[in-house]
Amino acid sequence: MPTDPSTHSSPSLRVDIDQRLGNFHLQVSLALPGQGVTGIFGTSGSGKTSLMRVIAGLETPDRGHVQLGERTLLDTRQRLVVPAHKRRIGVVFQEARLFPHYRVRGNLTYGMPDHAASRFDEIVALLGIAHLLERLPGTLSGGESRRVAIGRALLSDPRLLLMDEPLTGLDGARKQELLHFIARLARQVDIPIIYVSHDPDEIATIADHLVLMRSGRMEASAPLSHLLQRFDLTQALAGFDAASILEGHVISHDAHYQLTRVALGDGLELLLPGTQTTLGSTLRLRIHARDIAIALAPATGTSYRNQLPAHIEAIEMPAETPHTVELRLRLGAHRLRARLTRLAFDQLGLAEGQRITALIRSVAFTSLQ
Ligand SMILES: Nc1ncnc2c1ncn2[C@@H]1O[C@H](COP(=O)(O)OP(=O)(O)OP(=O)(O)O)[C@@H](O)[C@H]1O
Repeated sequence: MPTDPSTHSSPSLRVDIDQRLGNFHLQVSLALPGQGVTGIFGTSGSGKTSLMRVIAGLETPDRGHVQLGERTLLDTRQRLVVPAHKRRIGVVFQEARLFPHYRVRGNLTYGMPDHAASRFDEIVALLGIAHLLERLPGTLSGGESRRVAIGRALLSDPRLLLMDEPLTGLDGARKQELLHFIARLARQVDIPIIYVSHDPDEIATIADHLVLMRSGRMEASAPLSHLLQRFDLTQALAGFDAASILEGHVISHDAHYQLTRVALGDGLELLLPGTQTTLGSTLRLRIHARDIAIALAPATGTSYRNQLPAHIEAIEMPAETPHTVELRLRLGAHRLRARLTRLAFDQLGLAEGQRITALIRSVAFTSLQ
């Protein structure tokens, strides 16, 4: 489970800025974790890129303060503006923006400080671009160019990596490959990543923490799994389709039935479609509210392979869908959303605080990482 920013030992990013861009007013105050991936999500025009540009130092706001760890990057009151190239922030935008006349090797080493040279081979291997080193950017595919751009950003020895829609324009398979790569990278390199996207699937796969932007303001900022449980954000996060994110450890694989068993902690276990994940590793799972059923007691003679003891933490009757009821269930340290018909809710006589059994079909889980 992602932790709160204030509990991190590594540096966190603090931003408090005010900027007018024509009729648009960007006014954001937030503190982000110093590790893992923070997703920035919001509709088109909500200010995601403008915020990235201020953090990167490509734009100076009318008023504000930006601090990365102990280092102040911007303080308009003190007239302090650290230029972009001195911020130690790696930037990967939609277009790879490689230097066309430098080979891949030259692009990677451009701006690389001497002390980062020892990481060259490691990062090239991590990105799988060793065979591309002598090629010119014009000969690379979109995915290859993007990997080189990520490599260049990493080799600049950044303290923070900003990625603004880095997968735009890539086809489905390449997109998935690079997305999983970035998720692994975040764990391996221990550099916080801020990842801008308007794609809920990308955010669900990669983000630990989520910042929700709306009309130039921050609407919410919290661990992704927490925000997805908030009934008041159902509309803003509609693209996530009332899903919950769970993380657990793989404890066994059943080769015969092709199923994987995952421990959630507190003695809770799940059975889901088989994955290739190594035993002991963390698996991130998504489950939709509509795929969870409720029983008053453990049920026999059903095809549900997952029956978990839970209690009802909160109940919401959405005005826009009067035939449904949304429940937030508590299972040990985890929370799950469940959606029932109003009829089933009334007939079972459900109430807040009630102990129930959550029934979840194994096939309903999606493994995200
Ligand atoms: N230099 C500028 N002058 C005037 N308006 C601007 C300027 N830069 C950005 N804007 C406006 O600010 C708003 C936010 O733009 P921004 O690019 O930050 O949004 P976004 O959330 O990244 O959108 P998208 O998802 O479409 O990329 C938009 O309405 C945009 O037109």
